[in-house]
Amino acid sequence: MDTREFDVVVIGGGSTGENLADVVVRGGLTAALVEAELVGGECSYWACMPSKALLRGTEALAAARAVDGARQAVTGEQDVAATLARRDTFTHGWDDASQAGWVAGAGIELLRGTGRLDGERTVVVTDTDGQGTRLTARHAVAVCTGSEAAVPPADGLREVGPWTPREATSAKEAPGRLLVVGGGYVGCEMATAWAALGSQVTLLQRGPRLLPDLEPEAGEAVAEALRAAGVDVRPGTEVTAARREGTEVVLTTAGGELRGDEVLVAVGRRPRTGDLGLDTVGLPPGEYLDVDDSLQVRGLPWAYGVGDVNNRRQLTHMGKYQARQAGAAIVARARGEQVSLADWSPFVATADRLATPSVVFTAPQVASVGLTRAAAERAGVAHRVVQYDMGGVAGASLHADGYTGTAIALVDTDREVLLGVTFVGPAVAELVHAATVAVAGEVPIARLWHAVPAYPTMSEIWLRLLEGYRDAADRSSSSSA
Ligand SMILES: Cc1cc2nc3c(=O)[nH]c(=O)nc-3n(C[C@H](O)[C@H](O)[C@H](O)COP(=O)(O)OP(=O)(O)OC[C@H]3O[C@@H](n4cnc5c(N)ncnc54)[C@H](O)[C@@H]3O)c2cc1C
Ligand SMILES: NC(=O)c1ccc[n+]([C@@H]2O[C@H](COP(=O)([O-])OP(=O)(O)OC[C@H]3O[C@@H](n4cnc5c(N)ncnc54)[C@H](O)[C@@H]3O)[C@@H](O)[C@H]2O)c1
Repeated sequence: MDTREFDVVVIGGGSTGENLADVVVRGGLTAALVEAELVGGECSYWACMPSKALLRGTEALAAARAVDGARQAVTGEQDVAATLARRDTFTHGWDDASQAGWVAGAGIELLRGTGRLDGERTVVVTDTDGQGTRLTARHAVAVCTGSEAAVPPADGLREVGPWTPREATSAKEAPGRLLVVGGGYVGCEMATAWAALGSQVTLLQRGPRLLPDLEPEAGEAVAEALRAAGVDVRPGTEVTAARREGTEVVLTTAGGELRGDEVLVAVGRRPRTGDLGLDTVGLPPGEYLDVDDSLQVRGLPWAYGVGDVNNRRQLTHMGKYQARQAGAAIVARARGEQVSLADWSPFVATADRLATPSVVFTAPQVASVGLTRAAAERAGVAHRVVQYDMGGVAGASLHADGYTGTAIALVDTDREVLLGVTFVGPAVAELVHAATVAVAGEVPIARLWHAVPAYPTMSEIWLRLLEGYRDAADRSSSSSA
């Protein structure tokens, strides 16, 4: 078996692994990137990019139809074949040549094959011909192997060959009837996309509401919009069994049987660590990696677990952020420098806990950062909630006739800084970064009054939220006087 040595060996060339390798090479170290499938990982080929490409045409049409004068120009229907063809351009026809080219240009050595740990700082890569290469890492092994779809243990569900998010984002045509199990990010986005592209969609959610990890207003607005789009939304529904009858899929639930042409399972993820040789370094296979804030695996100072595989936040931008922070820690430690684990140091992923943004690209969109009311309650932080109807903002009323939406801000009443902000409404995705700057920067409310939003933009929502907070504070001080 060939043997080779690098400063850093990265297992998994998804968005996280690519970025981590880039950071350490920029820091003067050598890096090998081991990838078993496509360089770029889920995000590029079966997740963020194709799913957003599927949704974008529908969103553009809805935006035009929401403006009198423009609406009259939209006389046709969405072209499904063209939408799918545009999606395929974003996945480059599931060909990773351009990303592999970027890796080479960045000075990273790409090894195609499956990587497995084989004791401390050692990775064995097996290529598709069964040829093995033994890699030794002088400084660190970064495990960036991501996650895959979890399938709930309903009797027969695995055997019916359900769609996972991979099939839902790469399908070549809209199924006639699509059953979606799971009303989280994937379930809500894919129900929105395929309903618009012609499928009759039924969405089954185990709990009482959609998007349960976000503010309740988000799940309520998305459920209402999905129903208006013809989706049969069924909260409080769990699948107990599944079977195929010819080409039909039949799901059994407490409320009776449901029939469809395809079933998408979107109930969350599980780590890709089952066949990674974790047992050779004393870790249990098949579990998420337990890491500290510098993404170092607890108990293994040479190993890092970065991106989906650590389950801190399963979002592309947070995996890339973790890659930057862990990469900086690896470079500093290789130089013998001190690595501070204090919150917001250059080597830790504090934003995972306090300032994670996300956008659910449903119609309406849900854009949020930081804590929700429920999370702030759980954390025991003293806070005040301010809520405002986005339709009352001049920029929003110009954006769409009859704009409806809501903004919710949580202010830490001891420190007078924002803890979290949620926007629900059309085209709110681009509002969230201002909120992210305010939350991550712990910008005092008094200073936010100086961040003047341009008129007439939707960002004027910030003034309304500040006024709401001021008025509530005034009321509370006059009632306690
Ligand atoms: C349908 C869908 C839509 C999404 N949309 C968004 C979105 O809009 N925005 C967002 O921020 N997030 C989104 N996400 C989440 C996002 O896709 C993930 O958070 C992100 O892909 C994680 O990146 P990663 O590099 O950690 O893992 P992955 O992308 O899973 O990459 C891991 C890589 O490791 C490789 N690998 C695994 N094991 C081995 C091994 N033993 N040897 C060699 N290679 C190996 C895999 O082949 C893969 O290429 C979405 C997810 C889904 C399912
Ligand atoms: N726009 C984005 O940023 C985006 C889009 C898609 C996915 N993602 C990421 O990928 C992750 C995975 O997405 P996901 O939707 O698979 O997971 P999720 O955790 O977001 O949602 C899964 C949902 O399935 C429900 N559920 C669980 N078991 C069930 C069962 N047996 N029957 C019915 N419902 C069940 C849960 O209550 C939950 O609401 C997300 O958490 C997110 O981090 C992000």
